[in-house]
Amino acid sequence: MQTIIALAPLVSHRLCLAPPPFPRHRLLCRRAPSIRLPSHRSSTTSFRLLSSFAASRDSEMATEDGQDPRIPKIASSIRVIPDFPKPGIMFHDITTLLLDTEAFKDTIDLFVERYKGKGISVVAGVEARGFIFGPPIALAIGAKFVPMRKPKKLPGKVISEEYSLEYGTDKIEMHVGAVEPGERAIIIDDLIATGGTLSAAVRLLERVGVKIVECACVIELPECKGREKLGETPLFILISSA
Ligand SMILES: O=P(O)(O)OC[C@H]1O[C@H](OP(=O)(O)OP(=O)(O)O)[C@H](O)[C@@H]1O
Ligand SMILES: Nc1ncnc2[nH]cnc12
Repeated sequence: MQTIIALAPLVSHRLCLAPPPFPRHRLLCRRAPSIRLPSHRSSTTSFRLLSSFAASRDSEMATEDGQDPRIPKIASSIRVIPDFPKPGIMFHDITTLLLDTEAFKDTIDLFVERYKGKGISVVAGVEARGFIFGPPIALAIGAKFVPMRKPKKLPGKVISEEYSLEYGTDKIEMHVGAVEPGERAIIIDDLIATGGTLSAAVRLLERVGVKIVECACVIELPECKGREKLGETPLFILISSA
């Protein structure tokens, strides 16, 4: 069961978005996230963010009250930009987290603490933002990093997996031989929305006999119901943005 711990909102107002005036090519979750942004980071408005730790199915908590003190700081370092890349989309921008050395380190540490010593030999990162969080986690837990790329980027022989977008399809690819059957993997990305990307990554690795221990993201947009698309594969997130 997912555990969500609401932080005291700094502001109460929420944005209500009108339905999109045009079809979307890519389902980016349209919602009113709520995080109050430090004024130097926000060009627009205030939001509220719900934070949770260990929102995986086993609801493991970092501290007795379930709230790791690092989480609120990480949450407040993430910027939410309305209407990017299209009107109505609340874009969760992790580049501001990367500028905050403490928040970035804490983010990596939280994942490392969870996965170190768990017999994981593969950290698979999904292009592009999984390439930011995956490698430092892989190095710290002594696993290899396997990039899961957008089509036609990898030079060697690839195995690919297609996934549906609201309109059309997309694909991710991995080099043949990057992993061996029987290896244990985690899959890292910055954010899960509809779950299309992560579920394709799961299928790709499972096709070559890899055991997916868990998918891990910094942010979940629960209203997009990506968790449902992952089925039985566990999902661990640091922040649930609602
Ligand atoms: O759960 P989903 O609905 O599949 O959405 C989540 C994916 O969307 C974003 O990447 P995007 O596809 O925008 O690519 P980018 O990181 O290359 O910009 C994000 O980094 C995830 O990979
Ligand atoms: N709202 C969002 N913000 C950032 N990345 C996304 N990927 C899908 N939806 C997203």
